[in-house]
Amino acid sequence: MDINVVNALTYEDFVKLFGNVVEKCPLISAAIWSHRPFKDLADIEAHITEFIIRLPDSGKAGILRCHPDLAGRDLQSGTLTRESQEEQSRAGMTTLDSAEVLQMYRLNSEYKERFGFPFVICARLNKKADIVGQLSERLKNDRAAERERAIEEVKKICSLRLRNIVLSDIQTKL
Ligand SMILES: NC(=O)N[C@H]1NC(=O)NC1=O
Repeated sequence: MDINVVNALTYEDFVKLFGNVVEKCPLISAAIWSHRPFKDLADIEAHITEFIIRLPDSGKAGILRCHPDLAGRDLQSGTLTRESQEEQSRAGMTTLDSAEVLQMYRLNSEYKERFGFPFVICARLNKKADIVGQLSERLKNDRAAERERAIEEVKKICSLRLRNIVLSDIQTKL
């Protein structure tokens, strides 16, 4: 992907292309469009990260709340975003048996009850067993530490989604 092509995009096309690099948060790509021209993809990622870390705690929690549960209602009803569907599928979340779905439901519910936002982990970097293990483990964190931990996962998801966009033909996405 040629960065000059990206830098020439209108904000409408930029948001269309990068709008879901942070799940259901097109506001972030709409905001960082102002920083053009970008040097390269790493520069785009750095602006996204900067935007996120400058948010107040409520904004960070808001980003987390835009994420669907892993193996949750959206997956069951087929309403995940294309990116999330692919990530959850790769992590084995689409082929859980009914006992595993119930286990995920219980752990996700307990987590949301405790923290007020959903459990977020970069599904592409974790297998099913790691996800269940992390979910149980992170339930022990305090709220502030866990919010930051989850935001680190959002950054990883974002980084991989950005890379995916570079690898695919930019024109087919517009
Ligand atoms: N809840 C949660 O972690 N959701 C996600 N993780 C990921 O890699 N894609 C998602 O949608």
